Amino acid sequence: MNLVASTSYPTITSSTNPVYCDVIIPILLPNTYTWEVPPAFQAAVQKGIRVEVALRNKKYAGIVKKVHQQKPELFQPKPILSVLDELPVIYETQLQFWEWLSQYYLCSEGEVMQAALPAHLKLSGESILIWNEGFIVDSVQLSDDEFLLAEALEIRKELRLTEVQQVLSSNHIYPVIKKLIDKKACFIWESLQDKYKPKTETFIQLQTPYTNESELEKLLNQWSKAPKQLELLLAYLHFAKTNGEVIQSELLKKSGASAAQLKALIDKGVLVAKKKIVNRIKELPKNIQINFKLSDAQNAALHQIKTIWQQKQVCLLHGVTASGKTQLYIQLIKEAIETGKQVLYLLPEIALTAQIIRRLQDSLGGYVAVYHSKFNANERVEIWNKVKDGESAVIIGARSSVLLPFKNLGLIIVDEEQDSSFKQQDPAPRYHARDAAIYLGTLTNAKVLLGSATPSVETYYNCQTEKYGLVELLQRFGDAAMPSIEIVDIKKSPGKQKGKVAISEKLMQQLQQTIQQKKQAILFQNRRGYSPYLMCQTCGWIPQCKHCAVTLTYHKAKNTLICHYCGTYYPVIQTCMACGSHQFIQKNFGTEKIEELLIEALPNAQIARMDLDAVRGKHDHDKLIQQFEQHKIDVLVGTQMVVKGLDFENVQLVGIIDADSILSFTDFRVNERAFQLMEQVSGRSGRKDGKGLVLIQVNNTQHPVLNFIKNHDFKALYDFELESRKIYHYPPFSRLIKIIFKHKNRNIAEDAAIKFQQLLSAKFKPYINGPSIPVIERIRNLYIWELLIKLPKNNTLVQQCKQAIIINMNNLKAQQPFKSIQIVIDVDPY
Ligand SMILES: Nc1ncnc2c1ncn2[C@@H]1O[C@H](COP(=O)(O)OP(=O)(O)OP(=O)(O)O)[C@@H](O)[C@H]1O
Ligand SMILES: [Zn+2]
Repeated sequence: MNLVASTSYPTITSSTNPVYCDVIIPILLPNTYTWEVPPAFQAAVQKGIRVEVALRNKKYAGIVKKVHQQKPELFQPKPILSVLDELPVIYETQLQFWEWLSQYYLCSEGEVMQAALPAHLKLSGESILIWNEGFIVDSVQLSDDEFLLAEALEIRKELRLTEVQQVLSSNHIYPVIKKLIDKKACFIWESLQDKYKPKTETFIQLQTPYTNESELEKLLNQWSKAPKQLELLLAYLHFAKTNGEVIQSELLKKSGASAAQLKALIDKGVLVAKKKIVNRIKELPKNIQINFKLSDAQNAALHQIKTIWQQKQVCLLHGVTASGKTQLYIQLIKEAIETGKQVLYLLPEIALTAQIIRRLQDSLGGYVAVYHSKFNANERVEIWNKVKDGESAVIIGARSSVLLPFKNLGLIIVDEEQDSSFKQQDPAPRYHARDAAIYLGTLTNAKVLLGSATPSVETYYNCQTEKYGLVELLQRFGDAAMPSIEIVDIKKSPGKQKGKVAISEKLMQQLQQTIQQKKQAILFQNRRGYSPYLMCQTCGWIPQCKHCAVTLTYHKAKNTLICHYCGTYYPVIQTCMACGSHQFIQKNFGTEKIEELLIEALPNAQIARMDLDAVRGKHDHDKLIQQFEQHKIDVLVGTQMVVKGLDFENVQLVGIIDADSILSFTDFRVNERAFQLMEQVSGRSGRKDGKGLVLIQVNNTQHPVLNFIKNHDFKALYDFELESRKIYHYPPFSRLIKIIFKHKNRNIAEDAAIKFQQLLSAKFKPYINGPSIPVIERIRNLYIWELLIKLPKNNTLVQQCKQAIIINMNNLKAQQPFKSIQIVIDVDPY
């Protein structure tokens, strides 16, 4: 959408000292652009505030990166159109951090800004304004323009920016919009999934004279009749003290009082009911209450970590599963809060469950706030502001919370540091949150603690080379033993079943026994759906996605074939496209099939499934975990989701259904990943009593990784891996940059890759691998070709190569027929 340039802005006088500013706008631009600051705005413009600028007839709210007096040589800068903020929305540190991210990961600062800023701070032509249903027009002072817009929004509920222009009969709309957002009259809605539905709840509060303690005391002392009402009032007071806020429905439920009794108290003017927009996360009182004592081993580890931090900025806590790492984090967080510092606690998205949040809140109460991608725009901007003001002391969050504007960061914890979900895949910035966090630590002088039961090879190597400190907790808490691991050879299953069973006899026996003993089990299978593919019985033809080079997965509940890459649904195929036969067999098994088998085989047990299909809703995942915690489920079947950091004390048995599929990825990290995954799932068993059993079903029983898992021997895995990484020049011995070329036309994608390789070869020939076709050669109708660059760890060389990549990318894209090619640069691909 274009916003036509207007003439109503301050005109530039030929002042003797023209002032310019470099502004980051949320789009891909090779550089930051420069605008002129008209004299009228010169006093207001400073680093970190937003200004309205126009570029190629589109308007943006951009962030001022630098104010200076150097006139650009090559063009006449345009004036900025308006100033949106009085105070910066980000700190200098964030500007430095964004610059680093863009330089390291080869993307624009605009792309970093796009990822970092909540929608509300990112006005652009595409934004849509949404009316806040909870807003009462008379409750705040509005200027004429603000009132006009508020009124239009109240009637129409949402307006595009062009419509806002019409309403205000002006092009100069950003400042008005900004004011209305600040006053919470409306929200910005950016993407469809994000549609903001404010949730309201009725809260009970004390009515005015009684908010004063002595008045309240008087009231209580003089209370004579209506004992039930007094009871309710006391219940209210108790809640208010422990919970901070009191929701009407919860008060009635917990106190057992009736609505009539509550109404009587309201009518008497003692209490008052108020409808308010609520956040998903409850506000708890800011109390620290540690009701556990660290063990000697934990205390020793704590002491070592602090000693290391005197010398080094980063420390790895390598603690086996259930060694009590979380408890140690809590202690460190508490100490950081007490010195007035902020803490960032990074977790992989799927580990970020109500369970871990509750564990932290139990000890740290209202100091803990949560931030992740499932939050709507409004929640995000609220947290953004609280972090910026230093009001939120502890942020638990997934990857993107590393981009929050911390005011006073003192400690960063990266739990499950090995997890691949810390790496952003698409879109840019393709950053690794752990590595970015470490850089943020240097910028802010915050200490960094990486935690894992199965550290990544790179991190452990950094410990071995003494770049990071290392602290180990190699015993489980309370001396619980590590689970015992048994390999079940699927080849030895009887008769026809040979090599193909989903659940071996041995696993079934153990399941029955576990249930008899009133214990729980987790079965892990890393494929969802019913059967990973259908195959023609006559000729072996397998149905494939029309847009991607992958086989389709059969989902029985939906009776469809689904492409797990692009999400396209297909009707179940009845006739083989190759030979016309009507006989199909189901090959292999997904979580859905295993669930079905279990329901059949264990009719008296409660079976549940946890995978992407089963937990679509915002709270489904948490609900399942809670039900499992409360032992309403005996056997939980799931994908990766059941793996991460969950703490269930009653789980005795873990079954890994198909280890071959985990061991056979084509990726240089396959062994490392397989070890991490299996060790992590295994770690869910026997956490309390140490009587856990893990059964690993596998064909390839001789795979070396199985031995490491059997002995829980991380170091052996590490040595084994390091050896082969060295031979094949993989990290930690090299730095990888992957360049991906995508095009509708296979030949153009290929030619682009070849051409790029030639361009780069002038200086970097020995380091270039490819061009090659990835395992999945087509996704969403785009053919893919790749180059992999393996650079020695030499900073100058890496810098030069990065520069060459950018220059050649721009060159290539300027040539026919490569104008429409998509080039993705992935630094440190995962
Ligand atoms: N000092 C302590 N006092 C009481 N309970 C503890 C203590 N330390 C740990 N625990 C308990 O031991 C169990 C395992 O601890 P925790 O979940 O912190 O392990 P972890 O190292 O984070 O495990 P994982 O890597 O598998 O996630 C938890 O139930 C925890 O409450
Ligand atoms: Zn597809």
